Amino acid sequence: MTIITCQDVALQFKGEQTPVLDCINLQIQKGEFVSIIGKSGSGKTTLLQMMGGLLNPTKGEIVVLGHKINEPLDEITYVFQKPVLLEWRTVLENVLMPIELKKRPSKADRTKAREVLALVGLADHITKFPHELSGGMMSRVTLARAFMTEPEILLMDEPFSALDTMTKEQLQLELMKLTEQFSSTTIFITHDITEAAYLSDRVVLLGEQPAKVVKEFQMPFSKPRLKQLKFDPSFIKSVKELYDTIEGLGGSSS
Ligand SMILES: Nc1ncnc2c1ncn2[C@@H]1O[C@H](COP(=O)(O)OP(=O)(O)OP(=O)(O)O)[C@@H](O)[C@H]1O
Repeated sequence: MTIITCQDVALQFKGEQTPVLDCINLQIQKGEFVSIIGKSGSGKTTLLQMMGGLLNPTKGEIVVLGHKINEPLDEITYVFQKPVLLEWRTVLENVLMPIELKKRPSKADRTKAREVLALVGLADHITKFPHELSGGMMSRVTLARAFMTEPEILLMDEPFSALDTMTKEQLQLELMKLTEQFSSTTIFITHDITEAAYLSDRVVLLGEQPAKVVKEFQMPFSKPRLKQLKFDPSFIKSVKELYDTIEGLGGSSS
């Protein structure tokens, strides 16, 4: 079942001579994990913002869950590069925020928050405040908060780019576990080609400005995926194919 459709989508910012994105056609299926890669400035964030209803296309249309999108929907949750946490609230209270925006959290909501925090390895840290957390722990809180509302669609803009390799690998595993558990459809922006190949069912490559979808790569590895997959020759071959295609465009993805 198609959840997001981009139909001949273009975006030109006011006052600019050329569009950032032009003629983007893309269909995303329910439960799919899709990464978007492309050179810096190719328009990845712009595309994500349009899918989230934060920006309107100047041409074409984006249909999300059967409706032409022109404003944010409750079914969509954003995760940004920088963890945005409220300093005066504990880990548990930060995770309860999306519920509190709608209603007074029930006992069941608190239990669920504890469960989601346990899934990201923070069971012993729920009473800490953000200033008592490492960068990786803050990212874990952000992940837990994103899944509190069991998002139908998760839009993630380079959520792990500031983390060290070990922490990033752990969070990738946790994210895969959470997206499977909650059957979320995920669109993930990254500059890390290996990360894109590892997490995704499909990797979408944007080209030069005005950017189009240059190529789509299916990642034919069964899930759940183990860390060891990254050393598998067939996985390494897929990553190399991605690198070679980006090189062929005349630049790296970052
Ligand atoms: N509000 C805006 N007004 C004018 N131009 C903008 C605006 N926002 C973004 N741009 C331009 O649009 C282009 C695409 O930006 P965008 O942030 O979508 O790229 P990106 O691929 O996500 O980049 P990066 O990988 O560096 O994060 C860039 O050239 C940027 O300067």
